[in-house]
Amino acid sequence: MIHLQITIKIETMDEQQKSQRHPSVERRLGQNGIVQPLLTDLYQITMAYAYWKSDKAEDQAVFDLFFRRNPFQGEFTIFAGLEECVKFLEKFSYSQSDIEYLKSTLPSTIEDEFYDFLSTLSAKDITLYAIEEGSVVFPRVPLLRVEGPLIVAQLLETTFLNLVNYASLMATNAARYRIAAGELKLLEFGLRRAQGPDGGLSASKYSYIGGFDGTSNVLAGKLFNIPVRGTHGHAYITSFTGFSDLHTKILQPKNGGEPQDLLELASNWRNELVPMFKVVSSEEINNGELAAFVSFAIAFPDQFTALIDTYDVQRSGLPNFCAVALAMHELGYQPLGIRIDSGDLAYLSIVSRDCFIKLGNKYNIPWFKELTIMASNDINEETILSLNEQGHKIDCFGIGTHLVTCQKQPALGCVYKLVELNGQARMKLSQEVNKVTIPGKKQAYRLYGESGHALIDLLQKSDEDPPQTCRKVLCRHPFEESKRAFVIPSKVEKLYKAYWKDGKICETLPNMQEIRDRVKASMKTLRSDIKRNLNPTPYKVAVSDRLYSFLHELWLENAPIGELS
Ligand SMILES: Nc1ncnc2c1ncn2[C@@H]1O[C@H](COP(=O)(O)OP(=O)(O)OP(=O)(O)O)[C@@H](O)[C@H]1O
Ligand SMILES: O=P(O)(O)OC[C@H]1O[C@H](OP(=O)(O)OP(=O)(O)O)[C@H](O)[C@@H]1O
Ligand SMILES: O=C(O)c1cccnc1
Ligand SMILES: [Mg+2]
Repeated sequence: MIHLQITIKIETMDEQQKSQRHPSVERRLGQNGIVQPLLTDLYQITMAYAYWKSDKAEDQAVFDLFFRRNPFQGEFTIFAGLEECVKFLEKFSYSQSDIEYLKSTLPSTIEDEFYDFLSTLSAKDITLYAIEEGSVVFPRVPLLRVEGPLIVAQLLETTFLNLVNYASLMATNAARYRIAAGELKLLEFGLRRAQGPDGGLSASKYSYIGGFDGTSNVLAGKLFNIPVRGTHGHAYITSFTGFSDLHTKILQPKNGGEPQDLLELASNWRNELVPMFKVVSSEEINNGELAAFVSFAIAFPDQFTALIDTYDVQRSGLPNFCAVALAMHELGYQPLGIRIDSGDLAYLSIVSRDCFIKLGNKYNIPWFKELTIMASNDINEETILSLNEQGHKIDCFGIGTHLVTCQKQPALGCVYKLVELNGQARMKLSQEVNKVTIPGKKQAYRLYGESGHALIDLLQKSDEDPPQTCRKVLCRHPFEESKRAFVIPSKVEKLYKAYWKDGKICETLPNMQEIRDRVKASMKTLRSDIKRNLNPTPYKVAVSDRLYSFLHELWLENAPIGELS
């Protein structure tokens, strides 16, 4: 049922994308159809009623959306999902059928006037401040600050958290794989293992933002304009058992001329190559696999990539691929490379590269030496780091399960807390110091050092003067009195911009490519010890002296004094 709904909504969205008439077409690109006001927890709506009943409809609230700990035992996070939050505000309203559903579901004691109130509700009185999407962010610094009527701001909580948590987790995961892989190509292959259809689409979108180069997910390619890439599966290879399964063997040379029997050419090459491989005779090599390669090469003469691990990489896949690749070369074509999906990926990539170099030299075919070697098979961040340590010749990783399910940490813990109501700061206390919220409306600044690296994020009360370049600023740990430092910033970046105000988007929303570039640029501002995989250095987040005093005074005011007896 849900799947059907998603399909219909996405198609509707696609029609909007194509339309040239609507001025907001560009902004709507990629809008997820299931994001709507009822995509929330019931308690938001019951709270809304209770707020309304107790005359709090006009109260002015400030909520902060933030997380307390970086994911994946890391010390950084990439903020993503903002565009979806802004688009959600743009279309926030309860439809007649939403209201009817709520009437049939909520207790019958709820007054009808509340439903009238809900049906007129919109986000026009909300102001949304946010850090730029794609920025590197840190614990306790709010990613979003939501200001406006308490009821509406409250009703946004679950949806905003849903939109930010997975998007940011996924983008962060992808950025970590990017660090591990350096300049090598990264393809996302996770749709089959993703958390349902919407999880799959989000995974493709945010892994691209985080630094992947492409996806196998065709719908994501269409909706988000992500490059789609792919090879073939083992089923294609095993669907051929021998030469007799091959009905088309003929391929016309690239530059014209008589069509040639590709199977015959490849078989001749295979006979010639046998002494170079770990095989006794060409009879030992799998003929079904050769037939499959020949047929795939005929189907895609300019994009031929072969999956070579179905039977045995060294005794079958590699010799068969080289035979077809050399036959293709004879006809003027240039295959792309191979994919290895099992076994020791470091070793097999080295064996394959050695073989390509040998053949490239022997037959004087320079591109042969640079054929792409793609590796897949349950790869995660640690596998890549380990492969790097061992040495390998892989050019491209195809990564599915571990990437899209964020197996190392399946959720980011963003929370949404009320920090001010009607101009008065609010504070949620906790036994755990780490969970105490920093009260009041705040501004956030990033202070940079001379080298261009980010030094510290500083939270201030919103009415404080901003820190200035080349002026000493006292930065305090929010909870540990003795931890303080003077910082003389070379550059000060104000982190919040207003994205939504007076019922309108008031900041140009960057496209996916721009967000992706932002991730890259933002990651560059982080010192490498903060980004390393093992025991990274924590990045500092501080409060101003005034905010420190304010926070601790309010804490003392609110914390009950216990009595020992
Ligand atoms: N050189 C390597 N260093 C570290 N990890 C590796 C290396 N080569 C492969 N791996 C990883 O080791 C795991 C091997 O998986 P597994 O034990 O299922 O073997 P397999 O090669 O898939 O076997 P099968 O042929 O039965 O499919 C994969 O997660 C893969 O990414
Ligand atoms: O391993 P992942 O990181 O999830 O990457 C994608 C995997 O999906 C495909 O095969 P699938 O796992 O469906 O079958 P196989 O392992 O039996 O080939 C592909 O061959 C990869 O192995
Ligand atoms: O194109 C591929 O090689 C691919 C796509 C999805 C999953 N595994 C592999
Ligand atoms: Mg697999």
